[in-house]
Amino acid sequence: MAACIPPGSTAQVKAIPCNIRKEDEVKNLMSSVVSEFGRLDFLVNNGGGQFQSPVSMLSLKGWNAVVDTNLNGTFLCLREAYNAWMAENGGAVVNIILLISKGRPGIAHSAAARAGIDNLSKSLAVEWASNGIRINNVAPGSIYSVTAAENYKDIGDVFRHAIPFTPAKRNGTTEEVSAAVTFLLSPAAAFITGETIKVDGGWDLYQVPWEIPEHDRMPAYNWEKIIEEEDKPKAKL
Ligand SMILES: CCC/C=C/C(=O)SCCNC(=O)CCNC(=O)[C@H](O)C(C)(C)COP(=O)([O-])OP(=O)([O-])OC[C@H]1O[C@@H](n2cnc3c(N)ncnc32)[C@H](O)[C@@H]1OP(=O)([O-])[O-]
Ligand SMILES: NC(=O)C1=CN([C@@H]2O[C@H](COP(=O)(O)OP(=O)(O)OC[C@H]3O[C@@H](n4cnc5c(N)ncnc54)[C@H](OP(=O)(O)O)[C@@H]3O)[C@@H](O)[C@H]2O)C=CC1
Repeated sequence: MAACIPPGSTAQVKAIPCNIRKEDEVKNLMSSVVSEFGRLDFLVNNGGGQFQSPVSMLSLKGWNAVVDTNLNGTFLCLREAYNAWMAENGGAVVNIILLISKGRPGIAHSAAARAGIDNLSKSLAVEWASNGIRINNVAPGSIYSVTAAENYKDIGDVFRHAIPFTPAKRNGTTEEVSAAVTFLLSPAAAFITGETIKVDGGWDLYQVPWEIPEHDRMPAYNWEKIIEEEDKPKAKL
């Protein structure tokens, strides 16, 4: 990032290691920003992720790891940014979530955690309005990056797989997500709070990429058949 700063700019980049699952590290991150830079105007909760697994195969430990990272980590960052600076001085927050309007079979743990963030944002948009804090979400579709692809390399090319489900017929770019984040943080979004912007090339309006095997396990409601079954003589011991 430092290499992207144009010559002559006063912008600075400083990396402070922080595991957002660890309360003391999150407290340290927010207080260090305020002591180092004198303010904390914006928070982008971008850290997160998941592994693919059907729910039936998920261990509690795996479920907890994903909920802890995505939902609890976001909660800790929000609360500590509020306590360290934003309660007194206001600010703008963007949480990165997932497309969740149709559920997310295959990554249901992460979708449940992100739905929690979506709802948390709505609560805080009201709870923290009088502190001058706006809070919104960005829900990316399939966005290719080398680091994201690295996480999924063992299960095939999920980013190529997503293209037929995306009306734009391509993956999004990280810059296209950043553009939405920057807009929401900027004064141009001064009257927007508690909202989610999808950056998905139309994916959410289209199909769910989950194949349902042919089956006859959901028969139609049939009252007569139920009565017939109930009228049959019951076995006697
Ligand atoms: C179309 C594309 C859409 C893309 C969307 C994106 O988000 S792109 C973003 C791309 N970037 C990312 O998605 C970031 C990915 N990574 C992460 O964010 C974290 O690694 C994590 C939150 C998934 C897990 O947190 P952690 O690593 O600290 O976890 P831990 O070490 O504490 O393990 C706890 C338990 O979790 C389980 N388990 C863990 N991994 C797997 C697995 N691969 N497989 C199966 N299971 C797995 C396992 O049960 C394990 O217990 P065990 O069996 O070891 O006793
Ligand atoms: N790419 C996509 O298609 C989509 C991405 N998203 C979401 O966008 C966000 C960015 O993902 P993306 O850039 O694509 O993928 P990356 O895997 O490159 O980024 C994930 C980031 O989360 C950080 N992270 C994970 N766990 C923690 C933790 N406990 N504490 C601090 N940081 C953590 C990682 O840090 P480190 O590198 O140090 O491990 C990494 O920088 C994620 O929340 C992701 O789920 C949502 C929908 C689609």
